[in-house]
Amino acid sequence: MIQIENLVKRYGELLALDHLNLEIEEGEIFGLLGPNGSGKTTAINCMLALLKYDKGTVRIFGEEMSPDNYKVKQQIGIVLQNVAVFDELTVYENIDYFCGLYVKDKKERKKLVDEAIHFAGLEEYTKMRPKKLSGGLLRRLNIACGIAHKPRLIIMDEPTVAVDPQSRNRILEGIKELNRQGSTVIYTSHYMEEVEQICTRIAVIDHGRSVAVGTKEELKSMIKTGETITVESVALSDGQIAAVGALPHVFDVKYKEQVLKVRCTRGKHNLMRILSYLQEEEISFGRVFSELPTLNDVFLEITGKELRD
Ligand SMILES: Nc1ncnc2c1ncn2[C@@H]1O[C@H](COP(=O)(O)OP(=O)(O)OP(=O)(O)O)[C@@H](O)[C@H]1O
Repeated sequence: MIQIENLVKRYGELLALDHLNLEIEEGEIFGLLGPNGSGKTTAINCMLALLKYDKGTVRIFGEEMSPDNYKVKQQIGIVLQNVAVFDELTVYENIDYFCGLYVKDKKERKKLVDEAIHFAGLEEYTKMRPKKLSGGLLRRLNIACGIAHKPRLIIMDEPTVAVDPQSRNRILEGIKELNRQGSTVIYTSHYMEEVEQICTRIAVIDHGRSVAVGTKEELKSMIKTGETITVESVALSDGQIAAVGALPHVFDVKYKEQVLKVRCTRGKHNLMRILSYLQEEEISFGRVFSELPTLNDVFLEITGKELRD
């Protein structure tokens, strides 16, 4: 449905997209996961021909994308980071206006606007003007305006930034529902939990490149980390830290402020082995837990840095 090949975008000296390649199928909720500044917004803007790029091609619905390809643009719903609504219109009028750009039939439009209001949970606010809405409600209005016409493709750029947890959940569940109703979704985020929760496939983005693509299971199976074991409130000497590092399956040990973090490859009894060592050495410790790999581990292993700042 969407093919992006060798996309290059420079802002002066800065290489924001570095031969980005992506292929997105109809029916997916496709996540672009990367830290702030990795190029997600630039990729979206280039994809939509809102921004000129230096090299590469973008094809959407089999057609080359260009600023005046209205046939393709009509089938896309866009929710960008900056809220773009009219202050002088009410919530209802805003959604009706944006929906009206695509749907001329009044009866059909009313149905779609009502559905979008319900989708965004804005029933109680339809007569209000945007200035009176809280940040979370304003973002929900922004989303309702972008999706009311039930587009074939929905592109959302970090729609949950600075949104309260209740609004965030509502937005995420809503996206899954839109996808069930037939829309393909491209979703950018630097929150790995969100991407894990809703995306069918994920591209991990770093420095304007796609460094890994797959389902969350596929991405996690690409890496060495099988589990990360954390031991809290533990006092260790350098020699003891080195001894933990030498245990079977252990490939990375971090020790900071009395917290020990041990990354192990897949294998049985990793936790038991570490605890036995601590007991043998008569070292006391607090809480202990083991975590399965996260998308942060994927990012860390591929790029050498954390997904979060
Ligand atoms: N208009 C611009 N002029 C110059 N540099 C820019 C411009 N827009 C973005 N950049 C730079 O390009 C890089 C990619 O930015 P981009 O906004 O695409 O990343 P992002 O992953 O969407 O991050 P964020 O989540 O912070 O928006 C960053 O280093 C950013 O500072």
